[in-house]
Amino acid sequence: MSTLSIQGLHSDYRGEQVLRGLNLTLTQGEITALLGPSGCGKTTLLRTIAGLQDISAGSIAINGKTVSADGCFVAPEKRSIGMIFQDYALFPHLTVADNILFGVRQLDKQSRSVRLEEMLSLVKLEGLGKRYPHELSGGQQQRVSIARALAYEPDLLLLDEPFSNIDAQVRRALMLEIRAILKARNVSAVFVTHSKDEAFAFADTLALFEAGRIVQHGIPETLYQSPNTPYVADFLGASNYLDVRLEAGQLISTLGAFPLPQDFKAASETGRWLLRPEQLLIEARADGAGEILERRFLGNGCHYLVRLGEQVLDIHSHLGHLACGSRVSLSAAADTPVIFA
Ligand SMILES: Nc1ncnc2c1ncn2[C@@H]1O[C@H](COP(=O)(O)OP(=O)(O)OP(=O)(O)O)[C@@H](O)[C@H]1O
Repeated sequence: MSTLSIQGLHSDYRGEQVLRGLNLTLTQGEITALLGPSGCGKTTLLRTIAGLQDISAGSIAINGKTVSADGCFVAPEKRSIGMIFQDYALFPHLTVADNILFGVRQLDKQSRSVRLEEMLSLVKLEGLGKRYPHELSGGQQQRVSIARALAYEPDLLLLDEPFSNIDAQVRRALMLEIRAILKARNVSAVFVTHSKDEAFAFADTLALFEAGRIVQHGIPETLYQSPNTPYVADFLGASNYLDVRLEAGQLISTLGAFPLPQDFKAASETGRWLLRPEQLLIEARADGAGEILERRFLGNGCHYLVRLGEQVLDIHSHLGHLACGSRVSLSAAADTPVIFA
């Protein structure tokens, strides 16, 4: 059974449509990252899942139980959802222990004490239960908010840019630590972020927003290597597009002619071939058709801007010695080409 199933979801602010027929399904234990430009509706989607924002059409089900639909609305506190926000949203006047136990006040004293120790140990804050939020670092405060959300044993966790206020130096380690906690407990999560690097590090799958809908949802490799549209391709990284002709089972481009895979289905006779910077291979050659315009050292290789005919291509290469102005030849593999009409 899926943990979260959203069908044809519409939501608006006073008639202004934000979500327009959105579909999204999460399997048990899946962590998905919602990605999309600012203002596209990521937070609005989290709020509709949590029951904090009305929907105008469609449905939301959590663990097979409909929580929002025409004529059906389950209150936020009955949805078995935990939420973690960018600003931690801890109660400043409560200790760490009281913050963590806030959602489980109905448990008896003994069970609460066991739950508290379990949560403090899970987020590595043993011995800090008596402190107040202002006596903790940002990373520690975010751990408390994770512990508070998990203490309640939710079926689904919603995280709204939880790492954006954390110092860059500890962000990655905290992110991996929290991911490990969610994985160990097999909690499903929807994670909003602006950063595709955070999404790659934290999530199992990515869900990319465009105009109030999810246009592609899948593992990061699929979205990066086989995007459905140039919009998805460009959102996930630098893209080069070469004009190509598709004729008699061949892909014909400025890089040469390549046999198309047997099962390749061409939508038209011409198209634009997507090539990521690392898919283009360069080689120093005095008679090469390309010219190096710019070189930037990246540590694990170099980034080059290369002029090829009328185009300027982004290329990532392990070759570090190619100087500006030198001639290069270019090649690429065309085993599974992505070609847009
Ligand atoms: N309370 C509100 N009243 C009216 N419009 C709103 C309200 N909250 C958000 N909006 C609008 O709804 C749209 C979606 O906002 P939302 O916060 O969901 O986007 P987002 O993708 O999370 O953005 P960001 O990445 O900048 O956080 C935006 O155009 C925003 O201006």
